[in-house]
Amino acid sequence: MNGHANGNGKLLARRPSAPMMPPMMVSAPGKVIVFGEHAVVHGKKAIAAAISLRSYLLVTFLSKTRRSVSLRFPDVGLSHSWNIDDLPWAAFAAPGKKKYYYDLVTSLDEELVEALQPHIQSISPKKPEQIRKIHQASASAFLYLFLSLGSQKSPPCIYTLRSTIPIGAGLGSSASIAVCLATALLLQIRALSGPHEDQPSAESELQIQRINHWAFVAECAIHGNPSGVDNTVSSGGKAVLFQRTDYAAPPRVEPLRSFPELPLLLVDTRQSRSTSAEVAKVATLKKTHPIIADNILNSIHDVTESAHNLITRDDFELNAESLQHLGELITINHGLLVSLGVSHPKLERIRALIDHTGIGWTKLTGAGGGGCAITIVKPTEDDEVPRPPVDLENTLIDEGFQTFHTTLAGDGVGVLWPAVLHNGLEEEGGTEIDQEKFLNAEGTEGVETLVGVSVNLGNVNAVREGWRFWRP
Ligand SMILES: Nc1ncnc2c1ncn2[C@@H]1O[C@H](COP(=O)(O)OP(=O)(O)O)[C@@H](O)[C@H]1O
Ligand SMILES: C[C@@](O)(CCOP(=O)(O)O)CC(=O)O
Repeated sequence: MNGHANGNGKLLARRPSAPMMPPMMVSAPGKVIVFGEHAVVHGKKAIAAAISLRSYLLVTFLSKTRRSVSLRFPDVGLSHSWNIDDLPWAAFAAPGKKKYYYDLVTSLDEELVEALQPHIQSISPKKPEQIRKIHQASASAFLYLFLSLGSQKSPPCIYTLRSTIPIGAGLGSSASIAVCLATALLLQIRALSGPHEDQPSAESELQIQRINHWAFVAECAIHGNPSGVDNTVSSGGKAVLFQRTDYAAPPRVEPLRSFPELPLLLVDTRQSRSTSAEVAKVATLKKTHPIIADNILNSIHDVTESAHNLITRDDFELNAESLQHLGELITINHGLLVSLGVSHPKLERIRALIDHTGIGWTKLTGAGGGGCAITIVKPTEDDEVPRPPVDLENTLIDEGFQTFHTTLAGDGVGVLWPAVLHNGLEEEGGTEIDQEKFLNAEGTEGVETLVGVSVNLGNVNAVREGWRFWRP
């Protein structure tokens, strides 16, 4: 019965409860290093750019009577709930500890990390150590932000995350989830304006900076000592030039808004590698052949500078000539990385297969020793979005590699609020993306089809109706 009796036995209508907020979705991209990996460790310049592989975070709101906050991260098999009232709010609100959304937090507070431990250590107790570590890293990033930005009155919610970015392949998967979490939590406390289409550039820039700062905090919870490049690219999109002359300090980062959006073939060797082992190889080479190693690192720096000079020229436009220039730099950069000893037979196999078809220019990206290769694909006359030949793709897959068709230098963080999309097949007014639909989308393609930020209109990609971005 919808009501309750008063003392006279008469039914009183139940006051309607406040309507629940509709679900919201945010999305942030992964990244690749286009030029300058390894050289950047030795104080040289590098360029990193966003890719169109992305993470998608759905926030669904629960009735206020449910005092829980939950993470559903099926990509890594994490599902965990906390009782909001059990979390260490007092520690995060203590004098000198309380942070506001506008505070510039640049590192984790060890006492607060400690206060979170009982709520982190209880996660996935029966899972193998390696998996538990992954779960705890993701959960730490979330809880640190949730307690820093929220309050005990934070609404009960479920945060469901799916990503199309391979994890641990040097493509910035952790930064993209950090950016999604920071954006969702900042939006929930109304600490961001927009995004909307006619938002002034400076205002958009400010929102991105705010997101980026908090995403860096979340990255610290996952990684300990991140460079800050991945979260900067993931929040702002496009590309950045970065340089670390003092390794103890964060790098100098310059946004490259004119970086062209290029079709990119990304091939994952599926060969695991250790960034620190590859970095150590270069350090050894520098000891044994100092002059030669320095010349190689300086040449990589020159490659990055050449790309930077080209892209930032007032009259820069993407045409056959400028693409050829960038492509040649990709080829040269790869050769220099081979000379440094950080390639791998699998990366060389991929490069040989792709070079043989002549479809574009290929280099390893990130630390090397495995991980991924990127190919800038040459446009063909009749095809505006070039695709590699089917034969090549089949060979790569048959040899155990994984291929991704992506775009370089696209948008950064995006918002879909309310989480309603027009997919062409649904009820009038669009489809509300609920948790069930999101969780049931099959594989990364299913996620892209259901909620992806872009749609393919014949030969060009366009932003799907509903998604909005801050574009400085
Ligand atoms: N799809 C995802 N779902 C949940 N957590 C994720 C996801 N992607 C990344 N992470 C978190 O980020 C960590 C991966 O970071 P890292 O090894 O640096 O890889 P990457 O180079 O891809 O950022 C994982 O251990 C996990 O905690
Ligand atoms: C090799 C290096 O230049 C890039 C490593 O990239 P990744 O770990 O593959 O994302 C190391 C670094 O910049 O810290």
